[in-house]
Amino acid sequence: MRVINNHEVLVNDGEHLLSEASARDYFELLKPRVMSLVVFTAFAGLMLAPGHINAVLGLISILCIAIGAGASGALNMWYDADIDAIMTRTARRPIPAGRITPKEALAFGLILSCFSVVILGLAVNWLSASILAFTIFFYVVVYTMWLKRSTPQNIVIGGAAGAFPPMIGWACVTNSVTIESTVLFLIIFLWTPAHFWALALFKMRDYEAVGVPMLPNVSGERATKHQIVAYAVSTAVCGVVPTFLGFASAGYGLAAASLGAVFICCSIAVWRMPDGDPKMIPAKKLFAFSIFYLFAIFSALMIDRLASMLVSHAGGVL
Ligand code: HEM
Ligand SMILES: CC(C)=CCC/C(C)=C/CC/C(C)=C/COP(=O)(O)OP(=O)(O)O
Repeated sequence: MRVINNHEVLVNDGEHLLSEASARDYFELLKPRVMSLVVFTAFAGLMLAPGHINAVLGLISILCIAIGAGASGALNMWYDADIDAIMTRTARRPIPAGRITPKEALAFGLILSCFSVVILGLAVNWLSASILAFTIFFYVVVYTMWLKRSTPQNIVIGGAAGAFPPMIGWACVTNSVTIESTVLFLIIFLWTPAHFWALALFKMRDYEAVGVPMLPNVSGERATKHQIVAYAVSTAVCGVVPTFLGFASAGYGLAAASLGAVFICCSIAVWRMPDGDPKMIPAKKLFAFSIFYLFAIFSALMIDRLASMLVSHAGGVL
């Protein structure tokens, strides 16, 4: 037996490695920080859906979506282990750092994927389970294994994977896909390019090193900045649509318009940033604000729904 990297033990035949990864290492495979906001949007979809879901089933729904999201993250890290080892931002992840073997990550991701889809289907409904399965497939196969390494529009198309969670949450309650849950999908779908391309601008050297065709690397900073502004404007417009469709109040519309205005201002600051700027502060600010924006929009939708329920309840009592 040999111990290498203080984590892996070569069994006597030397054929395969048994890593001694910790629970924390496996938890890190699930991309918990990213997926926390993903799951939050799924929770919002579940809360905003008309109708009622048993609290226990609601909890099971969110747990299954969280497990499915984490599983997709583990499978993404399994496939991207080669480029993650080279990019400074990802080199310390469990697989490139040698704490978990690729095979273990693959098995972990597949088992959790199957578990989350089957339990959601048995406990809640097969429509939401099917959308969950499709989302995992879309992120892992369509985005990670195909688009990410082949086209600068990778994250625009791949962004659909990140936009499905609120639609899954909505389907858990209503067993349907509606115009309203599609609007929630569209808000995230349109939001993704500004969110990621802000990061891609200041991580260009990383993506250059691994040959991943992100838009800044393929079409340059100026073209990317144009598209960031365009998608930020689209997101801001889409953010107020719930008010016009009648499933959010004018108060929400005002909040969404204000958030959208800041989002657009942040994107214009990136557009005004000189190409080749060494620090790229506006891009880092846009990336950070993009996360706050999405959290704030879905929080405002839930607060608005709660307020309208309280008002109608109070009206009923008086
Ligand atoms: C294809 C779509 C997306 C791409 C390409 C993308 C890309 C990224 C990347 C590269 C990071 C940095 C992660 C790290 O360094 O570990 C990141 C961070 C983050 N993303 Fe996205 N993202 C996408 C969609 C989403 C979605 C849909 C959400 C939530 C609904 C989201 C929420 C976050 C959050 C919260 C962080 C910060 C994580 C941290 O602080 O470490 N992303 N994103
Ligand atoms: C329910 C369910 C399955 C949800 C999935 C939601 C989803 C697809 C979120 C996208 C998360 C993300 C950071 C993508 C970037 O991958 P990347 O490979 O470009 O990022 P990396 O370089 O940091 O690994």
